[in-house]
Amino acid sequence: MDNTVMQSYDWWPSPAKLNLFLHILGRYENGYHQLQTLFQILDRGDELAFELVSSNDITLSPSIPGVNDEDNLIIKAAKLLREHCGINRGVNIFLRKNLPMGGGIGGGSSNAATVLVALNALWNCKLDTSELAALGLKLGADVPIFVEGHTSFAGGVGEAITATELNEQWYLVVNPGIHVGTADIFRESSLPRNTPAIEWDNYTFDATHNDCQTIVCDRHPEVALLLQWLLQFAPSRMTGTGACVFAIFSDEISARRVLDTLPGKWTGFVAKGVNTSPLLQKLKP
Ligand SMILES: C[C@@](CO)(OP(=O)(O)O)[C@H](O)COP(=O)(O)OP(=O)(O)OC[C@H]1O[C@@H](n2ccc(N)nc2=O)[C@H](O)[C@@H]1O
Ligand SMILES: Nc1ncnc2c1ncn2[C@@H]1O[C@H](COP(=O)(O)OP(=O)(O)O)[C@@H](O)[C@H]1O
Repeated sequence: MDNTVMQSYDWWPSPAKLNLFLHILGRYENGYHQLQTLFQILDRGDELAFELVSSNDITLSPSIPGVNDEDNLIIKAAKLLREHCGINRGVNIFLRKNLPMGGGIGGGSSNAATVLVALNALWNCKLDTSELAALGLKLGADVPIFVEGHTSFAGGVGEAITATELNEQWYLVVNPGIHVGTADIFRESSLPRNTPAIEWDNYTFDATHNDCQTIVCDRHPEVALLLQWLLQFAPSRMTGTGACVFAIFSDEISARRVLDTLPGKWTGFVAKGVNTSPLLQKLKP
């Protein structure tokens, strides 16, 4: 794709998230896990653009290497919305993929949410946020939070959302270069599944943890090394089911200073934690 053509598109943000903590309370009969987590939305992410076409085709360019288009959450979300709303049109979708995949920062889920929110507007579907979130849940447990677009506590499988306001903090997010499959971690028999429920009002970072972290560190010593390295500088924790690890700073300069000394084998980025998603900001007139 010609760069000048790409630049002329109206790009929609698809932000990343962090799980500031992740507690596993139990397991439902369908095998899904009952969670408590705090989704922190970040100001950094992927971007998507949409070109409406009169044919019925839904295309994505560029495709994501290693992900078949029919399995791509972007295409799946567009098809789901089109079917749900009885739309007889197609769309060419363009992607700027900036986020590492399978790192626990929600890139795929966020992409799906951005497609639902953007095409709801562009196809004039007129679904409200809760209808869109319910559609999103069919694509993944993390999609509703990105549709709702607020930093939130979540219970259930991740869909029972309570928006919250956190103090603005800066995060250094580091990718150890390892892909951790969410389903693989949840299949582990030694995964702790009995953390007691907490009241959202009682949340502090220090009093919480990530129940997946020990297993991922045991399986992937590189994640343990990364965590140990970051802990020299700031409170740090793995996000989601891994493998990215984040460190928390009160200001951007301190976060960037540590990023500058990051060993070359790892890649990272600095992002601001935001209470309202950049996707929601775009929808505002
Ligand atoms: C646990 C989290 C925390 O953010 O992990 P990350 O994927 O971000 O690392 C997410 O909620 C994941 O959400 P998402 O990645 O959308 O998961 P899904 O596609 O719905 O599920 C992938 C697989 O994970 C397992 N799964 C997922 C969510 C959940 N509450 N219990 C589960 O047991 C199921 O085996 C499911 O087949
Ligand atoms: N648009 C997409 N972006 C990223 N991953 C996708 C997408 N569509 C499908 N996937 C699949 O979902 C998996 C998890 O991706 P991602 O959402 O980035 O990670 P996580 O759930 O760990 O935060 C990927 O490894 C990939 O196989």
